[in-house]
Amino acid sequence: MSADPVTTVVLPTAEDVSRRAAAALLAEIERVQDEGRTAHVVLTGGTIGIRLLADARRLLATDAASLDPTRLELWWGDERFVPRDSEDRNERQAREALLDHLSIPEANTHHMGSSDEFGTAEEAADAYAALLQSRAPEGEDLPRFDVLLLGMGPDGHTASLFPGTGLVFAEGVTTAVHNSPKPPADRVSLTLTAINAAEEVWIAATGPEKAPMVARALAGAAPDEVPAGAPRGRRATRWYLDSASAGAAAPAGQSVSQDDDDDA
Ligand SMILES: O=C1O[C@H](COP(=O)(O)O)[C@@H](O)[C@H](O)[C@H]1O
Repeated sequence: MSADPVTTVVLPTAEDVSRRAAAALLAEIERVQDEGRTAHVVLTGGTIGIRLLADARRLLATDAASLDPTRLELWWGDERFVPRDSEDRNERQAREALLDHLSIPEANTHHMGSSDEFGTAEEAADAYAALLQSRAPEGEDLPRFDVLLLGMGPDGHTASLFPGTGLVFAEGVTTAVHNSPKPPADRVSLTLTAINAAEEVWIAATGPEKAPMVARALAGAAPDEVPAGAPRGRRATRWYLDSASAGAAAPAGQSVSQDDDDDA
């Protein structure tokens, strides 16, 4: 079955993007839980990825949103292979922004391995693949990810799949990453195969420095040149952009929203 077309949501500012994506994420978790299922969400690091978690925390403190933390499982799309308590850890940043403020059972929070837990990024990547499989339906490699969040670097990388490295073609569901052009050098990432198994993939990118790669991603650049252009969710792929990162993008034929309606 082919995925729906890519949807592009363009909002005035990065603050709007963060708030809109946070509200949409909480709404999707609630929808899944209302169906009687446990929601599986894949988190991302990066500026907007962490900011939207802080906005989700603020929304949950109001009556505007609610969720059942016991029926939520959290995963990561990529992680820095450094000590677990390092400020560089996507996990640590996510915990500080949101997770430490929810009563999510520790067994439902699936962090990628750190350098004090594993000798090499390869071992951490293999262990994460095994963990994913242990939570997957019988005979499958991955849980059903309801929403998988991604960011994009100014160089066009997403998760820790960097351009010009061939990592976007990595096999399996996880990969070790070395010599990352953006520090820290050693990382663990989901592969494109794992990313594209998600029901919905949402990519948030804001700021003028991202505009050139957003334009190339949306124009269908080669995956190894602009990895962020490659992900496709099974049901939906949605870009959240501010006007600065959208630049002249939002090409004809794509669904573009510039108003403030919640199209989640
Ligand atoms: O290193 C990383 O960078 C990307 C993008 O980060 P940003 O700060 O430019 O938004 C992020 O998506 C990824 O998770 C992270 O490990």
